[in-house]
Amino acid sequence: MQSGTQFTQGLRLAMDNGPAWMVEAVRQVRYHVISSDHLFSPDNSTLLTGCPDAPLRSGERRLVVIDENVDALYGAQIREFFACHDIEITVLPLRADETVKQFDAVSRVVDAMNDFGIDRRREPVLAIGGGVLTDIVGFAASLYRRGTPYIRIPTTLIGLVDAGVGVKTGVNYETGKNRLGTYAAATATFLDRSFLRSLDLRHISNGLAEILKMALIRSEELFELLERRGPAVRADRFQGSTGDLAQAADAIVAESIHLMLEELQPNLWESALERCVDYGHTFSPTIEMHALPELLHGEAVVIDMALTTALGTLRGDVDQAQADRIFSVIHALGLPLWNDVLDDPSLLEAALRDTVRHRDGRQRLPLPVGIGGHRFVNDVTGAELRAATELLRRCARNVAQGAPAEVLVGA
Ligand SMILES: NC(=O)c1ccc[n+]([C@@H]2O[C@H](COP(=O)([O-])OP(=O)(O)OC[C@H]3O[C@@H](n4cnc5c(N)ncnc54)[C@H](O)[C@@H]3O)[C@@H](O)[C@H]2O)c1
Ligand SMILES: O=C(CO)[C@@H](O)[C@H](O)[C@H](O)[C@H](O)COP(=O)(O)O
Ligand SMILES: [Zn+2]
Repeated sequence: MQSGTQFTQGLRLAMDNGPAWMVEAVRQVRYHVISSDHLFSPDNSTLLTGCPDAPLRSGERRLVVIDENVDALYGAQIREFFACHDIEITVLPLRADETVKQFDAVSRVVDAMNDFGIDRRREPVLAIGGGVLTDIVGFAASLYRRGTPYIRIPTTLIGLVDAGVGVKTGVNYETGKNRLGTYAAATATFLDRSFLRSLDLRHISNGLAEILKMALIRSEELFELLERRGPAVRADRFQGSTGDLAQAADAIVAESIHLMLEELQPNLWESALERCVDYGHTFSPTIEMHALPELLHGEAVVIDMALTTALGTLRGDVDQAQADRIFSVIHALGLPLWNDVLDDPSLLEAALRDTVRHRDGRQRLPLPVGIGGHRFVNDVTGAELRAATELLRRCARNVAQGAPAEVLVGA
């Protein structure tokens, strides 16, 4: 036999220089995303029986980690719900905003799991809050005993349409956005839009940014729906106050989640790094962390999308009328087109370098093609970024003055 030659007998490899084995396995994963409004009404049984993989029976107990602001608003109702169903809960209220999305917060959840003496399989931790809270709890649960089940109940729009439906967990580390994290599916996510009634409009817009992301890269229909009904649905906080608003809110949320899950399911562990759902997330991680706490996550994402729309326009992939529509929808949804961090071209170039490290040596930059399409490029230069920034600067100024963006390339 030649040196290094191998043959397999199941696990065992026969090598000329000693025994060796190769292990190969595929991990099956299944999780549920279930909508039900007013989850904590005493007569709503969705949390108890709605998920076949996570039944909750009277006499059982649960650890509940809840965003402290959500606790202040809904804690009494939540405690009453569990008491009414004879479920004993231990509650950890946690401050959860981007500035404290750090490993310390994960430690606090781990401490609570340990003190609770959580059962490895049968006592999923309940995470109730926005994307920050669910990312922290998901991370802690994925670490404890190398994986303890958890359930998400998102209370923000970003949580409902994005952070609550994928498998990524994580916290920021130093200047790195979500630099520490794991892939860990929650057994179930329960979507209750009624939580959005207490969310301020800035955070509704913040969630609309991620919905707009899905529209720009995947669906012209969703974009048109946002264009026609987005501002009214935003003002109504997705509460469906009239039949028409309810229909629009239902369609926007359901379509956005559906498109997201269509993208995630075949590539759940991100073995392929060309991900169109990374649109808006090339420059934004650096922009968001640099501007922290000035910009919310979705605001940083939308500035990235505005910049890359300008880039797409310069490349001829997005025509000027399409760019005009995109910029005016961003504005109409209460989102920014510009932030002064863009004044520093070296920041964008640093962001691109970091993205290249994150995407295994290539830019793999999703760029819009028209409205609803995309392609990946690897050849964006610093000069091109500067030209796109100048184009965006002019358009953003026009839009801020109430005028059309007037995306005149070469003007
Ligand atoms: N895991 C993922 O796939 C994924 C996807 C998208 C975003 N994210 C992460 O999500 C985070 C952003 O999430 P977010 O926008 O939900 O922010 P957030 O969790 O900070 O919540 C926003 C604010 O709203 C408050 N709040 C929450 N629910 C409320 C309610 N119903 N009424 C009133 N106030 C309420 C919170 O206390 C907080 O102050 C970012 O860190 C981002 O990285 C993760
Ligand atoms: O922001 C997030 C996840 O934090 C999502 O909106 C988004 O779809 C993607 O997961 C992002 O592209 C982020 O990916 P990554 O930089 O955390 O690897
Ligand atoms: Zn995002």
